[in-house]
Amino acid sequence: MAKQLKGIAASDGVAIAKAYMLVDPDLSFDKKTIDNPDAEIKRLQDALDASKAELELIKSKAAKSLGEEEAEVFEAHITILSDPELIGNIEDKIKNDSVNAEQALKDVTDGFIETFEAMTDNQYMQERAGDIRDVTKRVLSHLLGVELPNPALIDSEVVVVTHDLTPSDTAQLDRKFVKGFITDIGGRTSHSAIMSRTLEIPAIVGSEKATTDIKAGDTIVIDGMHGLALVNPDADEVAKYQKMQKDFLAQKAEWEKLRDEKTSSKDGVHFDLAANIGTPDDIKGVIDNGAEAVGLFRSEFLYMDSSELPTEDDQFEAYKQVVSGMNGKQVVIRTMDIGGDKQLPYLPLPDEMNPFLGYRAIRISLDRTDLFRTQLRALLRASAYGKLAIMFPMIATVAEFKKAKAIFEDEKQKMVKAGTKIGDNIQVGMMMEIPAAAMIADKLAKYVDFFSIGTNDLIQYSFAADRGNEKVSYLYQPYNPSLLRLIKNTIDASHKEGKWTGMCGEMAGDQTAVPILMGLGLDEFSMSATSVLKTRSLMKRLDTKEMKKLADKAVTEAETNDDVIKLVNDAIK
Ligand SMILES: C=C(OP(=O)(O)O)C(=O)O
Ligand SMILES: [Mg+2]
Repeated sequence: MAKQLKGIAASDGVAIAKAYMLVDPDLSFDKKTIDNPDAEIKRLQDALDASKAELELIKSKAAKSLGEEEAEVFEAHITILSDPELIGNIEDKIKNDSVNAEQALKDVTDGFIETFEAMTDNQYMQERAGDIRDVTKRVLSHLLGVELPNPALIDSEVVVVTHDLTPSDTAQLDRKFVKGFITDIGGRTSHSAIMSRTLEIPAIVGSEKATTDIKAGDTIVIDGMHGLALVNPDADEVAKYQKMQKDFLAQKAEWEKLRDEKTSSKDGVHFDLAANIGTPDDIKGVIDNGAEAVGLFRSEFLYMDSSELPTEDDQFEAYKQVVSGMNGKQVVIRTMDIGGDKQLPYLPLPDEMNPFLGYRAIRISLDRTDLFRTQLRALLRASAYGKLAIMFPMIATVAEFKKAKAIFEDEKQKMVKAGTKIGDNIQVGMMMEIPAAAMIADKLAKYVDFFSIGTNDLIQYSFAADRGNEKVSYLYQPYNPSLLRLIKNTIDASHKEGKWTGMCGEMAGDQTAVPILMGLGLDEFSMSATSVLKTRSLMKRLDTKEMKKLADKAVTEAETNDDVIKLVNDAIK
């Protein structure tokens, strides 16, 4: 039997392929005194040439598979490698100090990095510091004769094995070759897991020891449904998982038949089934999967994908593409939710002890109203092209919502006055993701047009358990009655005021949660596009009156998360 690794099931599907280790190698070295500087300079030149050749190759591959823009960063690296000042300084150091090329390279590049990083008000130079750091790593790897992982050069089917994947790493994976991935850290609602679902790559996160227990070239099975990986499976195991893969694809084909159907329960009650997106390009997946709306566009990805603050026009183009791409179906765009695990290289945030509890999301927008107003103007302009709704992330108090809404109204009035065309009825709502806000949902409901419950954060804040930390992932308890009560409170409060409530946290597509949420009267379910059709299929089988009874029991009788799982299993099987 093969060695098994257990982790958190992050994205459905089965993958069987060779392991690709996306792990930084050991680049440590000793400082040495040398007696032949010419030979040392020759070593340096060879390493520089090899690095350049490698970067040229990566650049052309990246341009083909990921696009010209993604490839630009490699061009910047090639330019650095040809910089006479930098190279001259390293050569001088070898000659004057009689040190090995590794040491000279490090001393000189450290100096540049330090100088550039000190220019805190010069975004361009700060980014160059990051580029020099990357280039130094590459040259060092050639000097030391060790291989750096180059994901852009992957040209056969692989399972990527890595400690963690940032959203931008994930975006660089070429779906043609990357069949699955497994990480050491992360939780089901960490952003790498969410991205893996959007990209439809079977994935396991938080396995704790993938990078230590797996070696390059091992054959890996990823069972994304159960969070299980097999290392070097035997023939029987491979056959078993090939069958599971076939069954999964057959099931998917069955669900696909529901693509053009409206979503309704067995007793004919309609629910809006929407999808979450991170970039305008994700709209294709939304339409292919038959979603009826976009329930969450995480606009911060627009900021994260850029090397500088996107201008009003850049943003307008992106929002317009999404709004018009949905052909009159509703699109809910959330204003920038930066902070926590989402950072912008060009907008350095203060170092904080608890970034998830710190300066983030609407807190930044209400402080940096210049950024907020730019975004609101871009949104208002895009509203003319379809049915746009806007929501604010991380609202904790009535005062915050009122302040944000007032700024929105101010920008709107200015546009109306200037004669700019905007949409007729732009709804303005808020994310419900902070327990304090969920407790006063009745007060907030008077001011909002809608709530969208962000369970990823609502759960982490309710249970005081970091959503990205696998060590506390047992506290990700979406069915716990405590959480269900906050959800019920929110839905009921909105309905009392004649407003609607959606959910855009991962729980909305969770097949155990869906029956309860239907019973609680949730109006809109927004999830990874790839979960839409299976959810439509499930809803079709369920009767809302029965689900209401189930939800009542879950909220009032159950004591634990497990109690509720049992209630659901008994009710729908
Ligand atoms: C949808 C949510 O927002 P994000 O995952 O981007 O924090 C949430 O918190 O549930
Ligand atoms: Mg959130």
